[in-house]
Formats: sequence, C-alpha cells, structure tokens
Amino acid sequence: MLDNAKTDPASARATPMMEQYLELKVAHPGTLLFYRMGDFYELFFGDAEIASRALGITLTKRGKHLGEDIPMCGVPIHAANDYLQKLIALGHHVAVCEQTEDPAEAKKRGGRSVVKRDVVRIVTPGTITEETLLRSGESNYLATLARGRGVGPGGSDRWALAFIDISTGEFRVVETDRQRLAADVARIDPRELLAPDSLFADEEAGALLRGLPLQPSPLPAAFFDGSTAASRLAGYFGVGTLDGIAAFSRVELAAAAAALAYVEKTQIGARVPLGRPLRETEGGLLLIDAATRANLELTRTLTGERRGSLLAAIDRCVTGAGSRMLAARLAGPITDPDEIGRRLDAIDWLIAAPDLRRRLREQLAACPDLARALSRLALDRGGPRDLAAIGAGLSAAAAIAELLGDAEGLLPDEIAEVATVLVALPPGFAERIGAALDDELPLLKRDGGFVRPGHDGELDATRALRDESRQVIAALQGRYAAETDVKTLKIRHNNVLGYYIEVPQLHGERLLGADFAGRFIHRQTMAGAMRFVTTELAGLEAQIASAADRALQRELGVFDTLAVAVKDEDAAIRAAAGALARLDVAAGLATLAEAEGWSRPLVDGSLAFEIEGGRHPVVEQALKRAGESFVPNDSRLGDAGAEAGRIWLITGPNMAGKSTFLRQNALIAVLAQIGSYVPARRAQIGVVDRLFSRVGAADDLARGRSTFMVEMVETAAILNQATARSLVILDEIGRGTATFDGLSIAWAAIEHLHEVNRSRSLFATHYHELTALAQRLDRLENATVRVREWQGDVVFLHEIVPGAADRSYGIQVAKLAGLPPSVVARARAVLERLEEGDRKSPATTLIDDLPLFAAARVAEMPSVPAVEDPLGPALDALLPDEMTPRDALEALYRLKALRARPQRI
Ligand SMILES: Nc1ncnc2c1ncn2[C@@H]1O[C@H](COP(=O)(O)OP(=O)(O)OP(=O)(O)O)[C@@H](O)[C@H]1O
Repeated sequence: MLDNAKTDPASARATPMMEQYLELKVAHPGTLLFYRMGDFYELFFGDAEIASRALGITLTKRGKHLGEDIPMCGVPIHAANDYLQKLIALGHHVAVCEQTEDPAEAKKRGGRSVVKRDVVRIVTPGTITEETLLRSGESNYLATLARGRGVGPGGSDRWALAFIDISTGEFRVVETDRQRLAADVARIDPRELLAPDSLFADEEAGALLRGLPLQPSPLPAAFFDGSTAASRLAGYFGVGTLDGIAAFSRVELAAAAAALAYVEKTQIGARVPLGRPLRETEGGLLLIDAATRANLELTRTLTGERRGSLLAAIDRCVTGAGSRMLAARLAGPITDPDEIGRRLDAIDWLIAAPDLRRRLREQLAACPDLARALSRLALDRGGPRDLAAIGAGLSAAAAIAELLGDAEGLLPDEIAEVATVLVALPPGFAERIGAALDDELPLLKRDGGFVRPGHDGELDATRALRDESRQVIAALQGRYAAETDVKTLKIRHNNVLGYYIEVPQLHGERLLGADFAGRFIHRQTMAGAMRFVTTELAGLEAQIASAADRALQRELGVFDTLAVAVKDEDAAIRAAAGALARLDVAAGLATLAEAEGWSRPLVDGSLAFEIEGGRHPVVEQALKRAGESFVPNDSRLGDAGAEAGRIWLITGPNMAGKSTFLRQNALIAVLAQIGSYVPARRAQIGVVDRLFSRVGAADDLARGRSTFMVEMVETAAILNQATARSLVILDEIGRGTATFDGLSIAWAAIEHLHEVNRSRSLFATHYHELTALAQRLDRLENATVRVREWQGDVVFLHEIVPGAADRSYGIQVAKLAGLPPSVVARARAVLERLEEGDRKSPATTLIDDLPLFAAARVAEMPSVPAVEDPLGPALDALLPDEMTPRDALEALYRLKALRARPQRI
C-alpha cells in the first residue's frame, strides 16, 4: 500500500481543518483517508489523485497548502459503498473518518473550531461486513500466517494459518508445514493474507511466501508475539485459559492472536463477535494443491469464474450460508469414512422423503443470512433490515424444527444434530421482533419509520403530534390563501428555509404592505415568486422538528433494546445459522442427486477405486443443455484388498475424451469425500489422502516459469509426494518439449509412479510407445478411447475400452477444426513420409524427399478422396412429385441413415 499524502505533517500555517486532516492521515499510513464533510467523504492530496483515477471521478481543488492547490475529490455518503467496493477490489485499504460531534458543538467553541473527527474503521478486503460488498455464497476470509522456527521434527519449521470471516464470526486455525502451506492457502482462499514483516527479509521464508497463491502483506512482527498470544486470546474470549477451547500449538497461537489483533486494529473499538477459534487437524482433510485445485476447476474455472466450475454444477442450496458451507466442503473434502458416511446418511434420508425435503427447502429459502446480519448488528453497523432478518430467520428455524420434530422414524445423526440446535433457540424471539418492526423497512435506522404503529404508546403519541402539526400546516395554507386572497399560495419546505410561504411575485409585494402589518416576513425573491415566513409557521415548524426528533430517538431506543437482546443470544443464533446451513447443504445435495441420477458412493479405509458408469458432472450438464448425452465410463484403479494402486495408461485420438475421463475420476473422488452422492452407477473409493493432477498447460510468466517448467515443477511435486493412498491424474506430461525428451520423461515418471509411489493413477498420453510398458509393469493397464473412422473423418464414441490406440487422428481433428484444406493435405503427405521414413532424422527426410509445399497446393485434392458418395445416387432416385408425405418421410430417414456425421469438434 502506498502512503500517499505528499505533505509534511508538521507543516506550518495549515488551516485548522487541514491540520486535523494531516494528523489523521499520519496516524493511518498505507490507507486512503475518507474524510467526512457533511454529506460527502472527501479525499485530499495524493489520495485524491489515486481515488479520482481509480473511481473515474472528477479531481478538483480546495484551498491551498504551503502555497499550492490542494487536490481534492469526494464521494457522496449514499454511494460510498459502491466506491469502497471498487477501491477494495483494487487492493486499497480505506480509513473511514467520521464527524464525532455535532457541528453545533464545534460552533460553540468559537469561529475557527473544527468539528471533531476520528477514524472509526479501516476497510480492507478481508474485513468487510456490508451486504453490498460481500458475495452471498462466498466466505470472506482474512488470514494470518505465522512461522514456528525449528519447532518441527528434525528441527524443521512449522507454519500456522489463522483465518477469520468477520462477516460471520468464523475463526479457525490450522498448523501445517512448508510442503502443504500453498495447498492450505489455496483451500482457504483468503481475500487478504498477512505475514510478519520479518519473514519477507528472510531468504528461505521469502521464497516460500512468493510461491503462495495469494501474495501476503507484511504486518509488524509484534502482532505475532508468541509470548503474549495466549493471554491476548484468552482475554478476548473472557476465559482464564485457552485449554478449554483446544490444545493450540505455539505457532497456532501466534497466528490466531495476530489475526485477532488485526481485526481489532481495523474495527477500532467495535467488539467483533467472533466465535472461539476452531482448531483444524492436519490429517483430516484431503489435500489438494493449488495447481490441482485450479486445474480441476473445483470452485472456479481457470478463467476465475464460478460459472462452469464443479461448485456451480452441484450447488442447489437455497441460502447464501448453505452455498458458503458447500464451497468450504468442496475446498476441503474430508478423509474420515465415518464422518463421510454420516453426511451421506442425511442425504439418503432426505432423498427418501421428497415431500418433507420440499417443505424444508421452502422454509430455508425464506431464511435470510442470519450470521451476517448478526455480525453487522454486533458491530453497530446493522439496520432495521438486519433485525428483521434475524426475526425471519428464527421463525423459519422454528418452522424447520417443527417439521423435523414431526418427521417419522429416527432422524440420521447429522439431521438430529440440526434439530437439537434449532430446538434450543430462545422461544418467542421472532415474534418479539415481528411485533416491533413494521413490514416496510428503511435501510438505515437513522431514517426512522421502522417501528410498527401500536408497538410503543409514547412513540405513537409523538408521531401523532408530528403528523397533526403537518395537518395544521395544511389548514394554515388554506387560511392564509383566504386571508390574502391568493388562491395559488402554497406552504412548502426545503432544507435551507424550512417551511415557507410562496406566492407569485405579483401578490408578494402586496403581502409586504400595510394591510398585513408585517405578519409576512420576507425571506427570498425568486424569478416570478416570493417567499415568506410567519412567526406562527416558524413555531409550528419547531414543534414538528422536535416531535420528529423525539419520535426518532424513541425508535432508536426500540432498535437498541432489540439489538442488545439479539447480541445476548449471539451464541444460540450463530449455532442455528450453522445448523441451517448444514441442512441446506444436505437438502441441496439430495435434490441434486435425485435430479441428476447420482448414487451413493461407498467410501472406506481400503485402497479401492472402482467406478462403474462414471460421468463428468460439469460436461454432462453442458451436454444435456445442448440436448446431447454423456457416455458413462468405468475405471478400476484398485480393489478392496489391494495394497497398491493400478495405473491406467490411456491413449487415444485428440478430442476423444481422455481429459474428461481423467478429470471425472478425480471429481468423483472429491464429491465422495465431501459426503455427496456421485455421478456414477456405482462407486467404491478407499479414502484418498492427496489428490494430484497435472493437466492442461499454462505459463506462469509472473513467476518466471515457462510452460514446460511449470509442467515439470508440478510433476516433480507428484513424484516426490504421492503415496499409495493418493490419486494421481497426469495428462500428457512431456508434451511441452522435444518428442524424445518428452517420451523419456513420461516413461521414467510412469516407472517411478508404479514402483515408488504406487498411487492409484490415470495417465493420458499421445506417446503410443508407452503402451509397451504394460508388458513390464504388472499394475499398469492400457486403455483407449474408441473412435470410428468414416470416409477420412473421425467419429468420437467417447467409450473407454481396454487396449491401446493405433494412431492419434490428429490430422482429422485438425481438419474438423477448420485448418485450410491445403495445410491438411500437406500434413497428410508429411505424416505418410514420416511414418515410412527414419524417425530419428525427420528433418532430413522431409527436405530430401518431399515435394515442396507449393507443389502440394497445386495438386490439392478434395479433402475426401474419391469415395463413392451413396447420397448422390439415392437423391437422384427420388421423385418428389410422385411421393406421398409418408413416402417422403421414409425417404428422409433412408437418406439420414446413409450419412454418418462426425460428432463435435
Ligand atoms: N464421455 C463423454 N461423453 C460425451 N462427450 C464427451 C465425453 N468425453 C468427452 N466428451 C466431449 O469431447 C470433448 C473433448 O474431450 P477431451 O477434452 O476430454 O478430449 P481429449 O481426448 O483429452 O483431447 P486432447 O487429446 O485433444 O486433449 C469434450 O469437450 C466433450 O464435449
């Protein structure tokens, strides 16, 4: 972050307001200062230049400082959130400075007194709570990273990540090591990551930080002070010792205390309602490194969108909290077969009770985002709609508890736990909120008008007084019109004059005359109109203003009482929010499984991997939308009694479906381990501890790695780390370099996988030479994707069968893709020569023996050689005028049958 005030804070002769501004600016380095002035937040100096560029707003000037113009730009309060969102998305931090006293107070202190102001909050990407700034289905984590120097086995370093979503109060900690660190960061996917500033200077740690999927920002090392961490955390949660919460390691405590301190620093004085930190255990999750996560497009596609990802394909949740929980589960599938079984039991039960499921989902859909509304209220940023959200959420929760209570038979554990939490909610709370709040609610409490008439006697009386006075004004208008004989006389209101009387200029002069003995006091002359007040009108105005003010104060009192009551029930409401999210996830997955024809996988402690009729969930849904169907395929990479995994080596033409097959097996394993049904007829999977994939190719130029280098780094990670419990997906490794180098690397990698890693693996390749390995490696099997050739074109059947492909059909695919016919013809000629000739020196073969390209072009032939086209004679034989409609239809079918079209390219 830039520190961008181009000013010397100690500068002499600044105006009092500028002095105040500069003081605040210096106290909050690295932020853009939103300085409140009336209905605007103003930015000055360098901040103004940055913001005007980033937001596309006009840069103006306001006064001078040290003899130079002060650049300024401003954003109106009502639109501030939109501007904040843009700035945060661009990585800026914003210090929001408010007026902390009434301007009238400042005036009392004398002419040159400045209204007191202070920074009330620092807005950063990881610490936002506003509904408009957050995405409903996504968590918004702030994470801190701490290092425990030499505290691991053999004097190695240990690392810990603490992560907090202040919009929901979630707080978690996990210890990890340098190999897993990047995978953990990728899983948590924080919006903001902070690490002690001292680490950046350390050569080894610095390199590790640079390799993370999100670049950390430095935070003073004091935030991470391990010696005070435990007491800082215990103090915040009001406990004598943390032992009752969990047995945290020292490095975990350092990360957690730093995260907490950062939250406190940014929220300035507001007590953030955080849940107690939950400690995640290292071995409990299926580890997926950042590259695999990206390649498999679990929660977003390679282009960064949610649409097209696995998450988008399986998310049938009806609440934002449910979608967030599903995304978290997908990011961190589990490895405990019992827990997976419990989640699956809940889905079974919900599938078996479609009617109840429908009613539960109806109630869930009516349930607003409880956790986020709760956090805003606790931070004093909540409005009437947040209170109403809590009320609506609690009444949905009560209805759900009742539905579950009435359900027949025994509830599965997961659902029973949900029911227990919901039943424990304080009774009558929703009714209390519903009775106090009106049906139509303003966004901000300061706008008033949200308390239901009849709820508070004194409020009703004050409102009546205010409204009566308004009626009196209306009556007064009639009386004045009659007295002055000006039918068009109006009493109006604006913010400058308050209430005033307006008459056409023509009559205005008369009102100032002796007839009215000074009753009408002149205030303004407009083009064609004059404005007056009377003492009577001013008196009424004061009455209205004070009644309106008293009514608002009364309403705010009602709001505060309810908000405090909500905060007192914080723990119960938060637990209910979590329970509802779990129910939503289970009901969503049940709905998905039913709609898509998925089945319950068997997940156990074996090394089995047997999928019958497996499908790729995302590709299948896309094909379905296009009216096409997906061809299911089996895979057997291990059976229940196996001690090591099998490798399937898949050869086959381009576009045949190899990559799809590889990915679908990985996705089925991930889905099974989040406790979901899977897109297969039958699946048995011994829990996978790590999922590795090397698919697709992309440069990582930002880190100075070429495509081939990225490929090799990823392959190295797999060969160094995969175990018999891992699942490995390798797509065309070695293709980024010269043919024989690539082939040799692929060859050696397969041998290593087979002999050393012994992982369940899928390996797709265009090197047909590799299929010979099946003779030497007993757990390696060859598989290929079936295609049919028809008149020089290739028809993809997408069926995986045992055996090896004889060729790649690359030229046919190139033709389907629309390469110019001359290039296709030339490629065919080159291929023929290559296949005949000496592959060791292809260049010589080509130069010596092949006619030049131009010659091939001259001799260009139709792309399909002279094969008898059966359609021509058949068409010629038809006599349309002599055919009945039925004959014509039959003829059409006959013609279609003569034509086998290639499938998609
Ligand atoms: N089982 C299937 N059923 C139906 N269509 C499929 C199936 N598998 C793949 N496809 C279709 O074929 C297209 C190509 O598949 P895929 O990318 O997996 O081919 P590939 O063999 O890996 O190709 P390449 O070698 O060129 O990378 C997919 O986009 C999909 O539309």
